[in-house]
Amino acid sequence: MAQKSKIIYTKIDEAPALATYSLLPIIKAFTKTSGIEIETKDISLTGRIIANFPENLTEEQRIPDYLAELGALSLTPEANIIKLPNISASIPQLQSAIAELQEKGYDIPTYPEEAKTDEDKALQVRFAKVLGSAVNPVLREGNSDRRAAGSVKQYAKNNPHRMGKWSADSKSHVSHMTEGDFYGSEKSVTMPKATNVRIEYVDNAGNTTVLKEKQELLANEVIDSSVMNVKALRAFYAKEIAGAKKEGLLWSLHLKATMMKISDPVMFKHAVEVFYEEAIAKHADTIKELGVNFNNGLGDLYNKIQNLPEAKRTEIEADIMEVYKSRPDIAMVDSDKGITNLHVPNNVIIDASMPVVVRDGGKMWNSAGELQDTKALIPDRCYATIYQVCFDDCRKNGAYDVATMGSVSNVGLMAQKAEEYGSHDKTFIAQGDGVIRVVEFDGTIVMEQKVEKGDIFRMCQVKDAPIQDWVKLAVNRAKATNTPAIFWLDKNRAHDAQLIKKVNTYLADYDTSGLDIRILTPDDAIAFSLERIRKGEDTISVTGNVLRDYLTDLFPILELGSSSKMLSIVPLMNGGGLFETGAGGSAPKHVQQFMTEGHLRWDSLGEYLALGVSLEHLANVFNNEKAALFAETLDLGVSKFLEERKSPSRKVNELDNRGSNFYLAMYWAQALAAQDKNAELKTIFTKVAQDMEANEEKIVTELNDAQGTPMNIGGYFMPNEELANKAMRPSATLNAIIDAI
Ligand SMILES: NC(=O)C1=CN([C@@H]2O[C@H](COP(=O)(O)OP(=O)(O)OC[C@H]3O[C@@H](n4cnc5c(N)ncnc54)[C@H](OP(=O)(O)O)[C@@H]3O)[C@@H](O)[C@H]2O)C=CC1
Ligand SMILES: O=C(O)CCC(=O)C(=O)O
Ligand SMILES: [Mg+2]
Repeated sequence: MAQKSKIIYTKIDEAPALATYSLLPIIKAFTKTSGIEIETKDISLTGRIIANFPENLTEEQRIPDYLAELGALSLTPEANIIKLPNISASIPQLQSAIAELQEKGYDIPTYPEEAKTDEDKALQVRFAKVLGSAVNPVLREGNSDRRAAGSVKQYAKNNPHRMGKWSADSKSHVSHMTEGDFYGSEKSVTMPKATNVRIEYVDNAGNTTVLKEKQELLANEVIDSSVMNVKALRAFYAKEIAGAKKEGLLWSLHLKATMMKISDPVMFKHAVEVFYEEAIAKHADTIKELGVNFNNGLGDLYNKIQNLPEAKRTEIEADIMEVYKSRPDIAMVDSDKGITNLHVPNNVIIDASMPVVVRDGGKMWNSAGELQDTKALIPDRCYATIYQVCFDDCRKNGAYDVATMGSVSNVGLMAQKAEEYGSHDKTFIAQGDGVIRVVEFDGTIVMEQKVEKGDIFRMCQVKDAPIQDWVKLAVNRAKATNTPAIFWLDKNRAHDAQLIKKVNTYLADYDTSGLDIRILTPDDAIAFSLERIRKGEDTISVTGNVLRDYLTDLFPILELGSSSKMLSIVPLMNGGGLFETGAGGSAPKHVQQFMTEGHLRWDSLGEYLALGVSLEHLANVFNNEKAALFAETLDLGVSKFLEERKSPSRKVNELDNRGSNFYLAMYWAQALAAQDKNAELKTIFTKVAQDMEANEEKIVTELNDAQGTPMNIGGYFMPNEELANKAMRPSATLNAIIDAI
């Protein structure tokens, strides 16, 4: 029974981890009054690294494999997990985290970039478990329901965030390949019965190498394979570099190297190699000797030349700078520091980067620190074109009006590592020319793809039960909201053609009379949704896993200013609940600001909302009245928080995350004090509310006075608990009230 009133709150990284030091003590203090236990599980990047190397560590240093534990929990009806965003680490981030742990006395081996020995290979396999998006696919044992809560949408309408102007003659556009990409090569089949397959490479002489020995497949599972031809990819990059130069546009590249941890770093590498071709060719021998890996971006070259004799290093640096003269302007991540789009693969991540281009009037930052029209490269055609439709709409009709625009929510096919986001262990770089094929255990060839050396092959899967659950969720959302639900599926794409058949079959199981449910191509679906948005009308997007990710940043960033304010629910297929806090990430820029000037602009609204639905879930599933009361009063607290505009400011010495959390606590306490359903809670929280009200000014002063100076929290990836607690709980007055509950 104890298990049933437990909520797991994940310990993660960067800005949300900092915010947790301030918010979690409040949540724990409030809920403990009703026997709801909040337990923390460390699934941060460092926590996961540590969990994978127990034999190297002392008893005190060890951390259990909480991710595996939570993965198992998510398969049970008792699961109630609040999941904050975590780092999906690129190799440079993994290396930095390891270095920090080593400095702190953790005997974690260094990541072997090149696997020269069997030992290196084994280490790479162990690190692969923490690389890239290693958390989300494990916990997401359900499909995704992301939307803006009514009160949050209304708040955004009443307090519109800044939107850049779109000019009718903006030259910004999206560029994609026209052949040789995943889209063009995709093949897809639905397996009639359970079986298992292997993936093998056959060279032109007929020699076979097994790439993956065994992949179990369930009956009715959809599998597909596709190839990115790297010759065509490089030709595309070269053409678009010339095109951007000619048109005076900022060249930018938008990939998802974090989540798509095998394929996209390779696509990133080719971009770096083509963009900096002359400098790289000139120093090819040195680059080889140093073992530079452009999968990690141009930054890897900068890192590895640090130990060269100064003359050589400056020569290489000068040759890189020389490249810019013949190149178009390149989008910058930090123009002051000279960090470009191509420095590291985890800075520009398509889901969050493209919406910001739309929000900023079709522009990105150039090296002079100014906004400039951009040529946005999204090589593969599967999802690139929707952004072009959006650009065209803005060019024609101007920027969206936050005060009046409708909303696009999402029902996403995500469960059980659906589609591309589960393809990492089935993605391979072709070792030569030939074919890569998927072969059944009895030798039947299921699919075959022609490859050239270096091409990226990938196989994806989506199981039937998640598809059925996804269709059900779409129908339920359409019914609950009486809003059109659009399946974004392209009958000309092999995979989507299989899904369309299934969607039509499963839709027939429901009474959909009176509902507007359609299947449209992604381009038509976005055009339809944007037209409605401009009329203030809402639409449900029902999409696969990648579009789930892209659209749940795109629309919230346009509608609410940030996807962190989304309600992000994962109804787990076995009955539990996974409650994600917003749809955004861990905001590394916020940590930089906190470290330099002691102001944390992270908005914890996503956490408040996730806690609300988590409590509601606890209440509904286990008939827990106190949890229901907490959910109800938290909702009132959040509404007041929004009305009173207590979100964090972006500027130092104004209310930041800590002050916002205080106000949320006060409004929540007031709502608990005002209710009459539970006398005991009324008494407890009347006092809390009174103490907070009486000390409001003092608390806010104590919190704001803590700002304005650099912060030392003893680490980036693994802050020192004591220092971080002190930094995030600087009001002795507030702490005394919370700790006394
Ligand atoms: N669910 C998950 O676990 C996810 C994890 N990630 C991970 O997060 C990291 C960063 O990813 P990135 O693509 O930069 O996206 P982020 O969402 O972290 O950041 C983009 C920008 O969004 C704004 N933002 C995000 N969250 C908040 C918030 N709570 N309050 C206020 N503003 C917010 C910030 O804008 P501004 O700077 O203008 O204030 C921020 O710089 C990566 O390591 C990525 O792998 C990414 C997505 C989801
Ligand atoms: O897991 C990741 O790397 C990112 C996930 C993400 O962006 C999302 O779910 O919106
Ligand atoms: Mg995302």
